[in-house]
This record gives sequence, C-alpha cells and structure tokens, in this order.
Amino acid sequence: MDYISTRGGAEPLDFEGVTLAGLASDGGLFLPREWPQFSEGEIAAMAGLPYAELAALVMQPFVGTSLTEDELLELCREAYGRFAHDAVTPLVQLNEQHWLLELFHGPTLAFKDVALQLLGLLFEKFLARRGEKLTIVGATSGDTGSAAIDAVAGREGIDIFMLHPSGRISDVQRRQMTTVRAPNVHNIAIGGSFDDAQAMVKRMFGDEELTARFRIGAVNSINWARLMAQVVYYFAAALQLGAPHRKIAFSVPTGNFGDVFAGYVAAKMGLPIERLVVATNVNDILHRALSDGDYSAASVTATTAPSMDIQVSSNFERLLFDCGGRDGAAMAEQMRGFDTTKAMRLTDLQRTGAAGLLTSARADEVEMAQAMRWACENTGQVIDPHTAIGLHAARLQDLPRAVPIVTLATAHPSKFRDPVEQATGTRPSLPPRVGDLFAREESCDELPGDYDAVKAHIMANATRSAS
Ligand SMILES: Cc1ncc(COP(=O)(O)O)c(C=O)c1O
Ligand SMILES: N[C@@H](CCOP(=O)(O)O)C(=O)O
Repeated sequence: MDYISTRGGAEPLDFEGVTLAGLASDGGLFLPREWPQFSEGEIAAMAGLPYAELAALVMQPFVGTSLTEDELLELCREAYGRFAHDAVTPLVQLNEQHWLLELFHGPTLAFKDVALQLLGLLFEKFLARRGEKLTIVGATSGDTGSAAIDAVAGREGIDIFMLHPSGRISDVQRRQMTTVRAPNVHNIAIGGSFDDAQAMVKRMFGDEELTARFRIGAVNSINWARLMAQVVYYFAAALQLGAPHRKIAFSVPTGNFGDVFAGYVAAKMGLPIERLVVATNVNDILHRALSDGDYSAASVTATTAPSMDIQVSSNFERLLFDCGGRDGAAMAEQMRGFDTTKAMRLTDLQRTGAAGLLTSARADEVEMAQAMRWACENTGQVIDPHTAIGLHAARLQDLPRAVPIVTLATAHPSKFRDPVEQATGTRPSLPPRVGDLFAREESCDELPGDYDAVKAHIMANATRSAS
C-alpha cells in the first residue's frame, strides 16, 4: 500500500513513512492510492471478533508490509487493553432505531484515545527501527491534546509541543494536559482560536529551519494513522447492528472532519453505510459547504462544545480530493485560493460525490441543550454537548425504519460538567481512571498567537528530540 498527497506534489510513501511524516511535503494530506475493499463474505466473517482482532483485520490492508500481522495484532491488544470497557467502543440503545456509540472509555475520556493509544505505540516501534527521534507539534481544542500527551508522555526520543487556545477549553480538558509531569511534554496556551493554532502547526511542517533540525511529527488527524484507527469502530458498530446484511446510518459530531471521514473510508471499503450525517455547532462551515457548496471561513465563535469550535477543517481536503476526481494539481490550486481568501466554492463533481453519502445539520446552543435534556429525560443517558449535536442531527433524519442510526458519543460528559449540569440538572462525576486531576499542579507556557514566538519556544525546548 502506498500513499499519495492530495496536492500531488509529494513523493508517495509507505505506511511507516506517512505515520512519521504527518503532513505531506507539499502541504497536502496523505491518502491511500486506492481504497482496499472487503467483500460481503469477509465483512460477515468479522462479526463477534474481539475489538483488537477486528482492528488488526480492518487496518492490515492500510499497514501493508510496514508491520507483520502478528506485530499489528500485538500493538492493537496493547492499545485497546488500556480501555475501561471490554467492548472498547460499546453501543447503547436509546430507542428502537437510535443508538449511541460510546467512544470515551479510553484513558482521557474522548474518542481521540482510540487512535492515539495506537499511534503512540506505532511511533515507538517505527522510531526504534530507524534509530530516529521525533518532535511532535499539535494543535488542540481540548481532546486531541490530552489523548496525545497520555500516549507519548515519558517515551524516549520524543518531545511533544501541544498548542491550545488559551481560555477556550474546559477545565478538565486543560488539566488533563497541564498536570502531566513528564520532561518531554510541553503545553503552550496561545492567544487566538484553535484555527490559529492549527495554522501554525501546519506551517511548521514546511519550515526549513525547523525541519532541518528536527523530524517534525503530527498527532492531529492530518496524520493518516489517526483516521485509519477510527475506521475500525464504524465496522464494530455496524457489525453488531446487522451489517453486512443491513445498512446503517451514522451521525457524527464534526469539527476537523477526521471522525466522519473515517466513516467515509469504511463505506469505501465496503461497509454498507446508508448515510453519514455531518453534525456541526454554530461554527458551521461544513454544514454550509455540504448543503450549499459554500466553504468560507468566518471567525470562530466560542460555544459550550469547544472541541468543535473549528472553521478551517483539515480533513475536508481529503474528501474534496477523493470526490473531485483525485486531481492533485486542481486540489493544490483550489487550496491555494482558499489560503488566500479563506473562501471557496465546491465544484459540481465534489458536491455530487459528497452528496452520495453525506448530509449535514447544525445545532445552535439552545438545540444542543435541548438534545442533552431529551436524552436525559427520555433515555436516562447523560451525554456531553458534542454528542448532543450529533444526537440533534440524528433526530432530524427521516430514515427507513429498517435502518438504525448510530450517534457517535465522542466525549464523556464529565469533561464538560458545567453545560451538562445547566441542561440536565445533573453534574457528571469524573471516572476514577482520571485520578486526582484537580489536586495536581499545572504547568503550561502562555505565548502570544505569534508564529515566531512559538517557533522560538520549540527550538529552545526540544531537547529530547534534537538530532
Ligand atoms: C469531543 C469531540 N467531539 C467531536 C469532535 C469533532 O471531531 P473531528 O474533528 O474529527 O470532526 C472533536 C474534535 O475535533 C471532539 O473533541
Ligand atoms: N477537537 C480536536 C481538534 C483537533 O482535531 P484532530 O482530530 O485533527 O486532532 C481536539 O480536541 O483537539
């Protein structure tokens, strides 16, 4: 299996290469040259497998020869052995047609753990094989940061610099990052939004001074390995609900478009998905793009679902490339235009390609709170604000009765205790696995939202990963 860039200007790489590279050298995102396919019989044979075995089977075609089957299975067993639920990503039934897929049973209480627990192990394996070190730069609106830090804290030869927008994440999210005491963990709160942090991180991959001195790596969903690991839970959920003999719909709370793109990949591999609902908060660039073809970024509005306060959505480029005929030169041109004006129109091909599988909906703050209340009063489930956006969108769908819809529950409600309590009257408690989070001391550098200041800080502090 080799991987090509959405912008057509980077050397193709194998799985090990893309995992360590993160972003392609031409600024594009890596995708497999072609989608591996499973037959109906092969999918049927996956039913009932333990999660780690299913994960190894689904991911093997993407991994190719970078790992043997045994190596991959061993890494999956280690990664998913750290989850607090035997099913890893259990399904919970809300009513006859509607299910929640709980993705928050990992160490840091959000869906990011599913991929990042594995990615930490992949980094370790590939770096040891090559005798190399890695300087990870990441941007977070709260959940990727804590999951990535948990996955790499204390690992040899790795530094992690995690940028978050100062004051714009929940106290639990912040503490999950800033209370980790490991010499290779560097938290940076920047002035600005998540979009500003993400733009800085992407710029670092093309910064010759940085890349000459460090191997820069990614933990955000620009890294293909993140998405690959997220494909697995679509298979896990669909198999439990009757796939491949029945079609399943999914509603996905969306920000950077990684999670829902993983669902798109599952469909490309042969999983019978009826529909993927892209659910946004008021930062609705993706809803506007999919419903009207208008991909134009406004400034980010702070909401009570802060992890989805994103306007420039990295992985949308992967969808546009795949649906738009996989033309790297045209994609590069389209993205150059967007970088200059912060606006673009989708082509007819991109719109019709996306519409075959994807639909979208948006929830404002009131609708989000209503969805939390509805879940609590009608199903007994206390859900987090991000999940509530997915649930709101799912309830708007008019699906045939035989098609179940699964809303992805992307975070544990205790990460967002204040809005959950306001909406439901219930203040969720933190699960014991996060320990004494509020008793621990925090460590974080505050920097202005200025590229040169952040870069200088990284150059001065990346002591463990300097070559
Ligand atoms: C809790 C939560 N839900 C949903 C999302 C949206 O996921 P994605 O960025 O993959 O679209 C995020 C982060 O982005 C998140 O942290
Ligand atoms: N919501 C995310 C934003 C970053 O998304 P990623 O999936 O690209 O890492 C977060 O919690 O940090």
